[in-house]
Amino acid sequence: MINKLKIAPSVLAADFTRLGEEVRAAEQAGADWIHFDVMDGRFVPNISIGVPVLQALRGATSLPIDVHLMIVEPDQYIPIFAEAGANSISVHVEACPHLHRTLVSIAQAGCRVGVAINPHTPAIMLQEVMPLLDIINVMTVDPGFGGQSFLDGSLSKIAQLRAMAQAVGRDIDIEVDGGINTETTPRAVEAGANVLIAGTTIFRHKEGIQAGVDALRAAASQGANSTS
Ligand SMILES: O=C(CO)[C@@H](O)[C@H](O)COP(=O)(O)O
Ligand SMILES: [Fe+2]
Repeated sequence: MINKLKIAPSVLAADFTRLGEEVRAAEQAGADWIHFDVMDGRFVPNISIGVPVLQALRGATSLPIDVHLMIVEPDQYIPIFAEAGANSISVHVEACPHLHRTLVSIAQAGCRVGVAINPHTPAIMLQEVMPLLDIINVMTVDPGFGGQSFLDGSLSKIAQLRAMAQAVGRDIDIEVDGGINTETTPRAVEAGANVLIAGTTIFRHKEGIQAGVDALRAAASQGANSTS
């Protein structure tokens, strides 16, 4: 694997009454990024957290914060999330009629450029923007909720996207998002993913956050061994 394996706990599953503590515990446990899910009740049938929470979190961690915008018409909010402390921003290909323009504006706002792709959307939809991308978020559940089951059909798409990235000579971080646990991780890594986004498996692990991060890292090395 060219890209370093990264673990990105999704704060959607954290205890919001103790968000700062939870994120600091994830950082101490060796997490690489913090994943921040923004839902608008329109693109997805749920409403989550937004700019003021991101600003608060920015003060609680020095880890990169990876913002996943599950919102319609994201363009107007890109500079606002960048200013609030996002290090990377992913918009949904399904929400962006002018995807190229939107991705350029993420780079202009000083963030790493990401695009998220729903389970039903084919990989080919990203072909023309591949040279602009730093991150692809492959949704491995239908977006909108934590705690769902991994969709196995995503595995072939991860492999396709890894091959498309290599074909344009880019070391794109390929994230998997939804239903990531010790059983799905080796298969996702084997298919070509290198960023494991996990909410439930980390923040709701019965032995605590450290145990959740350790379990995912151990599971990832099984997938990495089978690719080498
Ligand atoms: O974007 C999303 C859901 O739409 C994710 O980032 C979830 O937060 C992942 O949660 P788990 O499936 O790991 O509980
Ligand atoms: Fe997400």
